[in-house]
Amino acid sequence: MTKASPDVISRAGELRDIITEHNYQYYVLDDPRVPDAEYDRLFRELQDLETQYPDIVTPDTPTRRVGGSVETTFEEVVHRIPMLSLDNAFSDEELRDFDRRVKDRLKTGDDIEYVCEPKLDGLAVSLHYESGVLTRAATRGDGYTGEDITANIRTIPSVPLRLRGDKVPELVEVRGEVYMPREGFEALNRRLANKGEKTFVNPRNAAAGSLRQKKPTVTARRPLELCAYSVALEDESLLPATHWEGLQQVSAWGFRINPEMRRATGAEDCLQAYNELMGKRASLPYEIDGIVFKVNSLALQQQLGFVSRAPRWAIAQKFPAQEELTVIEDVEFQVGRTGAITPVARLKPVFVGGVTVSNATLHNMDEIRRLDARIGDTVFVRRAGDVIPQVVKVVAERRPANAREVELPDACPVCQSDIVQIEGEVVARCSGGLFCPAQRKEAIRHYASRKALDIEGLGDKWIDILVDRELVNTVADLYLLKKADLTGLERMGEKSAGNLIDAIDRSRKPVLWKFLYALGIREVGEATAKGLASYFGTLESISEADEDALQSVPDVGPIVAGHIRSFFDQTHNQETIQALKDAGVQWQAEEITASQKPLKGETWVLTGSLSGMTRDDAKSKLESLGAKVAGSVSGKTSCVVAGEAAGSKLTKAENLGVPVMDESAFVDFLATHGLE
Ligand SMILES: NC(=O)c1ccc[n+]([C@@H]2O[C@H](COP(=O)([O-])OP(=O)(O)OC[C@H]3O[C@@H](n4cnc5c(N)ncnc54)[C@H](O)[C@@H]3O)[C@@H](O)[C@H]2O)c1
Ligand SMILES: [Zn+2]
Repeated sequence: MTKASPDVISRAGELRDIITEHNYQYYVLDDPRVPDAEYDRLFRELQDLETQYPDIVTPDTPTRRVGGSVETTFEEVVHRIPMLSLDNAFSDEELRDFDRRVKDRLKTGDDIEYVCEPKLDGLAVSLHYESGVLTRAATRGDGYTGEDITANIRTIPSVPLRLRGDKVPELVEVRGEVYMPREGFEALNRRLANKGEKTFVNPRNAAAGSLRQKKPTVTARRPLELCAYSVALEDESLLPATHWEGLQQVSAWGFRINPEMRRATGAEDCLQAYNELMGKRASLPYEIDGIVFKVNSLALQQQLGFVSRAPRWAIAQKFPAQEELTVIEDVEFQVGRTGAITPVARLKPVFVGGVTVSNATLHNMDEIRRLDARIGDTVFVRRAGDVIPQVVKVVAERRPANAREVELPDACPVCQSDIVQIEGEVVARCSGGLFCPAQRKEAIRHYASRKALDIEGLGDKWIDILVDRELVNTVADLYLLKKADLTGLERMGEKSAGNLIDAIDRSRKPVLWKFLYALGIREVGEATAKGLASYFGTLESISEADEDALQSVPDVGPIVAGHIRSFFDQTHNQETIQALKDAGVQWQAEEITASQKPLKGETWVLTGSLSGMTRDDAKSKLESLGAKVAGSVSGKTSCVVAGEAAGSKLTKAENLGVPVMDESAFVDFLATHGLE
């Protein structure tokens, strides 16, 4: 046996200290300082040293103990049968080695039957039933002594408080994993983040933190579930012959068992089960970090026995880690199609969740402050399933002296317009909505939409083609398109090109509110646009109004006023509006100022169908003249416009002596007010 050098002895001592500290952070505080993958590497390094130099093993080495410990918050519970950990295999070869060791020990050449179970990423609990009634629940703790968490366990709906069936043995112990499904975990973290509280790094820590609460009422509000994975009976003669049958028994008593469990014979079959489960990993509603293989025969399990930390009859083969450590090398800002500015961390490339990751979203500035993430920081990156990679935690102890704070830039990285963050809003935005290339397609789509300028035929497909070919950069360019520009594009025929040009042409004379709405100013919907148009009368006065003046309009509060102001403050947006004017776009209510509204104070009613315009058109024209448009006729009605097939409203108007206009009279009336 080679003797350990002083270097080896000191490295082993250092590893023991580091691992012991990580155990404390992880098991007691539920707040790990390093991702599992890093922990596993340290653990493996120590294990390898101890295998190579058995004389350096100390009685308290963490490789020979179950990691957890017991907190004074809870009563202690001594486990009748120790709750051990599991050995790990990190490769196919290590799994084959395990299978070989099992066969050697059992002195058999026959293939062994295993039960393959997903390794749910939560925490182990032991549940005791006396005469079928749940009497005590405990955590694993250090494997020999756990914590009494009975009150908390009772709040989990999938834990049976009473076992089903009438032939339940007197004393039953069921073990299983308490875990938090993905969806519940994400919702919990969103809730905590909204309150500015610390979030959980992953579902495992969320489950552990939720279960080990002083107040069961807190646990009750956390979305926890239990899956059972083993059973022990005081009277062992009542046990079935195999672990698999034990699971069926547990299921019959009313426990949830994992539907992905299956049996496999021999190492190669196990490896196939590993690959199959791996393929399903991302689509499962909960997280698993590997697969557990257990010798199925309980007699063989007994023969194999235990070592200090884990049974010899089981092993966990790990899946690729979903969390790793890396460094934020820089933070850049991206502009979304609605102008939202998203900070993105440029990372030192790291292999995580099965791929190399070099970018991770930081969502927004609030999130950066909540994480206290700086450029140069070492961080946990998490990539679970198909979800985009995220920075979930900063390792504060590893912050270098020259770490830099992240600052929101003043100007949009794409179009240089001002970036604004309205007070009370989380998201910062580029204010060059009409101009910004990042927002181009969205701006055109909105402008042409049915409720805005209603340009028939200008759908997403066309917008993509026109923008990608740089035929249209801003909405103003639409009006410069010629039929010849379009024919020949993507099988566009003469006729449809002509139709599109005509539709664009027809949109040249919108009413003011529709035009205002079409500009796509944030939070300015139809109703707000109508309110602004009728209050101010002209686009000039709206674009010049200060935030106070804007807030005189019903439904316009400080946030909306802020968005309107920052929109019109952008020269780029003003230039685009000017370009629209130059291209011949004329918004109709421009000449009608508030004092000139001829129908102010009047209530009109529309009935029957008009042949030359839609009901909505007629309504907005009347509104632009100051009238209110009502749905029913009364003595106070000023005038009824009766189209084809007008019914009871017309009769009622006639009975009440309310003035009535037919369509042609109405069209003439509008024309006298400059409305076509
Ligand atoms: N990041 C850190 O600082 C840190 C610290 C300590 C431990 N850890 C992580 O914990 C692991 C070691 O932890 P461990 O000893 O708690 O256990 P383990 O996770 O390696 O394996 C044992 C546990 O697996 C769970 N399990 C899930 N499904 C199971 C099934 N079907 N059958 C049996 N058990 C099942 C049980 O909770 C059981 O206690 C390390 O690999 C590491 O990844 C991380
Ligand atoms: Zn921009």
